[in-house]
Amino acid sequence: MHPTSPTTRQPDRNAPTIPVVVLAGFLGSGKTTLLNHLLAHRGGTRIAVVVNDFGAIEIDAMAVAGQLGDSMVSLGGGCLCCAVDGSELDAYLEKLSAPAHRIDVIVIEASGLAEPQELIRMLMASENPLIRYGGTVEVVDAAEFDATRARHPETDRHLGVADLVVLNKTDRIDAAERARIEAELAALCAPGTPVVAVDHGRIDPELLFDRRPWTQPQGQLSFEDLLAGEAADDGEDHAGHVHAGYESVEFVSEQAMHPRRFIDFLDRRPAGLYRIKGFVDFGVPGHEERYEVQAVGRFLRFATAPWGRGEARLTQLVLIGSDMDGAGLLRDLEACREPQPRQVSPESMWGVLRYVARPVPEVRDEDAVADAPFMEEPEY
Ligand SMILES: Nc1nc2c(ncn2[C@@H]2O[C@H](COP(=O)(O)OP(=O)(O)OP(=O)(O)O)[C@@H](O)[C@H]2O)c(=O)[nH]1
Repeated sequence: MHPTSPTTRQPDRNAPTIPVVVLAGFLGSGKTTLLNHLLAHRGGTRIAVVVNDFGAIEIDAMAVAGQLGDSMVSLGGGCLCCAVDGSELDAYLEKLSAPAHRIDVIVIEASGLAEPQELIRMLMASENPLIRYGGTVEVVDAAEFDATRARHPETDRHLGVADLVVLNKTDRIDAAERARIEAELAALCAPGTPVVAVDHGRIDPELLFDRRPWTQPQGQLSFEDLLAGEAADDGEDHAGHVHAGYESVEFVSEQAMHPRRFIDFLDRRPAGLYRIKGFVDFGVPGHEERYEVQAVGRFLRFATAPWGRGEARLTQLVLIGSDMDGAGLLRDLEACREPQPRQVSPESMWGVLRYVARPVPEVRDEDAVADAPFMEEPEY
């Protein structure tokens, strides 16, 4: 099972793919609350949501219903990962990813009882060329942390596959308890997994996807537009808690980046660096394309595309995090620059190609690429 077997997919290499983010977490941890927060602060981003209702209770569906218009697909009648097989999920994703919907990101809220690994496998096995797996976010109830782990030991395994952990309900614990839980999470999660502590799911949407600016729609406003407008007017987008505590730095270089040094930089990125996005120019013979980089927590993915006509071949990155040494990160990135990329051996690209979402025709040994893992440890 591999998502990018060269024989099964020949997507349009210029078409952007839609990231599919898995939102996991135990029952009542705050997934729906976080989802509603994302929807209310999405700016002009078009989010599709697959809500995975458990049992007969349509609480999640009702909680988000009005905000999604007809782009919501509610998978009633059971656990997504257990009761819905891969082909059924694919059918939903195909519907949501149809270009006519102009969806920017798809979020799947996994049932609190679901195994996120199963869902991740399904997404990575999907042959839909319009989507790509965009990482897994695990929501943790800070107040119920010990009790949940005691009753449901599988929680530890879920933490192990998360790319980003949201420690929610921090309003219900004190600072000492928070420090203790953060230390335990550091031991349970894969090394380098960022933990974002919040209450009521108020994370910065930019941690999960690129937010489009809100633009005034033409003509009659839909219910969805009105809600988005209200969210934009409430001031939270620009001040207050949404961005509080986060900082971002930008890196621009006219010089190409050395692939090995750049991958070393990414491998060593600190846990406080939650999100990296942008374009990279390696300029290595056979690999002159534009490499889009997306990192959400420890999830990392590159996608290649030709440079636009007249587009400057620059490396442009935005790094978002908290408690990070922005100046130090910029210095480290500067050290990745390579003045003579034409002299760099194409083999230096292997570390990058491990994370390329689509087959790269220039690579001679395609099998080696197809067998390479597309996520950092652990593999699924
Ligand atoms: N005090 C407090 N309550 C919260 C917070 N986040 C969510 N809640 C409440 O916790 C309850 C559960 O939140 P949900 O968002 O429905 O949780 P969920 O993970 O979607 O739950 P399931 O769908 O059952 O898996 C709701 O009553 C929320 O209002 C928080 O940060 N602090």
